[in-house]
Amino acid sequence: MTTSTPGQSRVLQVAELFGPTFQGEGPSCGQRALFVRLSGCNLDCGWCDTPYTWDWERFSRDKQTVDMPLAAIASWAAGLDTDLIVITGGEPMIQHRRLRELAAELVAGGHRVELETNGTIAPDAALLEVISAFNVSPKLNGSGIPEQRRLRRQALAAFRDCGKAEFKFVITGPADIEELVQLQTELSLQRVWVMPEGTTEASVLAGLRELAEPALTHGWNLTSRLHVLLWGDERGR
Ligand SMILES: Nc1nc2[nH]cc(C(=O)O)c2c(=O)[nH]1
Ligand code: SF4
Ligand SMILES: [Mg+2]
Repeated sequence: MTTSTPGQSRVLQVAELFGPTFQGEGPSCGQRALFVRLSGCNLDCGWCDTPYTWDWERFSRDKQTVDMPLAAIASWAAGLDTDLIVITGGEPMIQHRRLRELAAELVAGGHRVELETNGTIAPDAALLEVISAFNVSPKLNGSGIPEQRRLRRQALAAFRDCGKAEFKFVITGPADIEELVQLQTELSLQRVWVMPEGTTEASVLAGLRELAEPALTHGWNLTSRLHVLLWGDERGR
């Protein structure tokens, strides 16, 4: 039993809703999708391309964040005739309980839900049940974050063992590649994707060309950033 009023207190902090567009990254790259971008993050990566979801020194929290009832998100999605919904951020897992309620409501509406996460917070059983795929993107040293904040071994192991996760690493240079080789061995990670950092067509293409051979050598998949190739740094794409 819950004492909360359905539809009133079930509110998420949302940065933006957008789509239809294409999932631009990872295993579902190219699939038509809607995006729910939640606000707030527990990290502060140097190359973050969505600082307006968490950096309240550079952006106004009041202007960038809306408290949105999950019923309103679900009815927005229901009107758009798109199978796949991607929940991203920021870090969506910091709103874990409401996130699970939102995902359940979207699934009840006939959608498939993918979650983009930095892998620092482990999913509970109810979330594992309802999410169809986790795109887990642990941060490497190139993010500028100390290792003890960005790599949570227990959470990463929980994702690894759930059977629904693929791991997507943003690579900024050779040191990130070296770190990933070691991390993959240490944690026995399967289904690894590497992706260039960058918010311009030129930087994404250059990064892809640099990553192609190392990816083939180490047995990794390579993903583009399709939305950046199509639309650059445009927001809501
Ligand atoms: N089209 C598109 N695909 C994406 N895949 C992951 C995204 C993200 O910001 O997490 C993203 C995004 O921002 N846009
Ligand atoms: S974890 Fe993601 S949203 Fe958070 S700071 Fe890093 S890149 Fe940005
Ligand atoms: Mg993005």
